[in-house]
Amino acid sequence: MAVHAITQGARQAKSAAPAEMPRNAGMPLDEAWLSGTRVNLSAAERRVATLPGRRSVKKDAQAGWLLKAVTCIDLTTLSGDDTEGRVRRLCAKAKNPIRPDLLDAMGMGERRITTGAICVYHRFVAAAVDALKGSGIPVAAVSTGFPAGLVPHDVKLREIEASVADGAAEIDIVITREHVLTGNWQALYDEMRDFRKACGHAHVKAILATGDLKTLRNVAKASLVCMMAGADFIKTSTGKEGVNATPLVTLAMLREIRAYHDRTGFLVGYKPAGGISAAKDVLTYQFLMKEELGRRWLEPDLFRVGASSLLADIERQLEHHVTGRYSAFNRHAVG
Ligand SMILES: O=C[C@H](O)COP(=O)(O)O
Repeated sequence: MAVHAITQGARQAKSAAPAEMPRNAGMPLDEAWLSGTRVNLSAAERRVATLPGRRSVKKDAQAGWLLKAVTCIDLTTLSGDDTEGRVRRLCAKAKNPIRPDLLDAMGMGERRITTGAICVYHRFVAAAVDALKGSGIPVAAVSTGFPAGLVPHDVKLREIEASVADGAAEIDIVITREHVLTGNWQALYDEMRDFRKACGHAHVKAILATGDLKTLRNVAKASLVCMMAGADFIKTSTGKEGVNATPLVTLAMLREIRAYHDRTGFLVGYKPAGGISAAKDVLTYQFLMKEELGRRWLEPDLFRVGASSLLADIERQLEHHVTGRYSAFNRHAVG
């Protein structure tokens, strides 16, 4: 097995990554920029439709991309029946996401591969922080009345503060969809500004719930407003909308990240989430990141995938790569 290709794949963007990246400081709401924001739907659809035919990676290179993807997963559990025990098991998986024998066979046994983060409700933040002590894996908390975001504004701010106090290093907020649907960009900007301030040193991911926003133009504008208000990441979905992450919505959001970077110099991260459970799907998102934004955006500080079951399929694909056989999903249940 060409270990070199795998390690190269897994590290591919590392060399380009600067040691320290300034956080997006935001900027005043720019209404003129917003009103000029458009999405050419048919061009976007064509661009996304041609991707699978044009882009594919095989064998060692694919294994490298998939290992890289593992380091970008926000390993998530967001169910009403979550328990501390389930969260602790998930944390154990985050620390050792791929079976050691598979990593050894790929020449990656010496590398410390972990997921990008764990993502849980506030109630489990303290337990997750405790379970991940010493691992360097951050805990992300969904917040602000996730998933609908319809609790009072001051309650949202208190929720953020409580999760940060419990040790969350990342906060995934949900925006008020009504602000987008009524074109009240000032209200969206103000709420996002408050969220960012309440997060303090914790990084904030703005969940747009794109499946609720009706048009790609709304998605593009909401992306821009959240970045202007200081979002560190923009994220597609809670996983609870009828339609969650898609390549089309991704393209619209990545184009706004690019425009924002061109104009301000700030690098904002991207997190597709919801319904991403197949290894081939995460490759599509990685290809889009690389083609639209460049290799720097393949690193976990700028790319995360919110997923509760993706890891199981990646581990299965890697097992097939190593052994030539597929195992049953129930052998990878936690992922
Ligand atoms: O933010 C992450 C999502 O809630 C995960 O969604 P999923 O369970 O469909 O993978």
